[in-house]
Amino acid sequence: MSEQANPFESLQEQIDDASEYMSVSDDVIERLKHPERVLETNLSVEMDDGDVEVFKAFRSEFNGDRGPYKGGIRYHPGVNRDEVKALSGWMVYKCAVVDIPYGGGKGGIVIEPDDYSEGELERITRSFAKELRPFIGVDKDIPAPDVNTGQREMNWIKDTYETLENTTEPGVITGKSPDSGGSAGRVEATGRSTMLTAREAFDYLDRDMEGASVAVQGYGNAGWIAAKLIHELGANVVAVSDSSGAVYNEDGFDPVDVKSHKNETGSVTGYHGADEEFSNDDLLTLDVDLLVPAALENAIDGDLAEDVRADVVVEAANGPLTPEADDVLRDTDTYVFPDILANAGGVTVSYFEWVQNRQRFSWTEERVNEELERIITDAFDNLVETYEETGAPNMRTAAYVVAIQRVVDAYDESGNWP
Ligand SMILES: NC(=O)C1=CN([C@@H]2O[C@H](COP(=O)(O)OP(=O)(O)OC[C@H]3O[C@@H](n4cnc5c(N)ncnc54)[C@H](OP(=O)(O)O)[C@@H]3O)[C@@H](O)[C@H]2O)C=CC1
Ligand SMILES: O=C(O)CCC(=O)C(=O)O
Repeated sequence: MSEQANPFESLQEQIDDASEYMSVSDDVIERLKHPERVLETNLSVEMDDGDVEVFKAFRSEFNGDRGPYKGGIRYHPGVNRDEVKALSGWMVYKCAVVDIPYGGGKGGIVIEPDDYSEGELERITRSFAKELRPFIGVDKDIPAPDVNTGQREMNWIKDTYETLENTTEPGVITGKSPDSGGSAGRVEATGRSTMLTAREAFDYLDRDMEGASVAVQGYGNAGWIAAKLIHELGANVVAVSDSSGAVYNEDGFDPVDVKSHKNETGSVTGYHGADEEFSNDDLLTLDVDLLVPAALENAIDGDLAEDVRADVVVEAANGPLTPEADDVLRDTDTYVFPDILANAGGVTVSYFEWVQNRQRFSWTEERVNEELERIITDAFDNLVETYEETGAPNMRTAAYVVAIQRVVDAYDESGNWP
């Protein structure tokens, strides 16, 4: 196993790769490779037993040329400064590739949330919201869910912000529950754009989705919904996994039934419909038509990529492939459809939520899904056109060419260059 890639260096390499297919000067590219600012804070929070525990937390605001900083908040023991910087940078280029009026941000707390009670998590979240208050705002920086956070945490942050500011401003955060101003379709949105990207990719490559074999790594918000919606297209979801391991059935699973099992037991392992159980690395190297990594960064490095046998990879997670893995897969003719398009449904429906909050008017789920489909399919068409016109080596580089150009144009038009 090679040393873990640093996700921030991966982001910078992805930007450099794209710059070779653009006429943008080196100093401009350099500016686009670094966050504008990073908040690092220590949260001192009283635990249920009366002791005080200290948690490190971050918020990176990477680039605001196209609009307010936007991006999720992650709770995970692996959160660190460089990871948050990378995730915030990926948000900039994601929002640009789907052409929604945001920059990029990301935050996180270094914590294993399973080790804490709901009351402790609420106090930790509200403490983070207090630290974030001077930075966030409906036109400044708008957080959202990411790994191990969801509607509950977003509702707490909204409430803390509104209390401190003595206002009602639900658009300060997205991914809330519907009763707190959340949008229909936000919970499903990341999995939905993953499905739409897979559908368009199969169409572009002249492959049949009906009966295609699919493996999905990670069975949280992004992974399980992607599995469900891809199954609804007629594909065969033969393997799924979570942090406990992977389950496999050659004839395919009903993703909803696997989810019920996970809700009951905490894991996909032990599922009654599985023929075999194996490791996550075994899942990632299955001979399938479509592989959907939907867990964390660096799932496939250069070494593991040598064993990947999927024909098409659609990234629901952020940064699941290292740049070395990209190089290997390009040489083996595996098509990789990148995170900054495939998982952009989450932030796109967050944008719809923010628009609805500002209008004080709710859209139907049907309208949300129609608008999302239009944005993702337009972005997909634009991506493959750029891939073909520029001769970029893969879809990721083509996506960065589209996105970087949009950020550069916004900055140029604001008259900021000397
Ligand atoms: N939520 C959103 O709206 C968006 C999420 N994303 C990205 O999608 C990815 C997943 O996020 P999300 O679904 O929200 O997070 P969740 O917390 O809902 O789910 C994460 C899933 O990944 C699994 N997992 C964690 N570590 C591993 C591992 N080493 N091997 C296999 N599975 C693992 C978890 O397992 P277990 O269940 O056992 O804990 C869980 O099933 C992240 O990269 C995130 O940044 C991107 C865009 C938007
Ligand atoms: O919904 C959002 O604003 C951001 C979601 C997110 O964190 C991501 O796309 O990685």
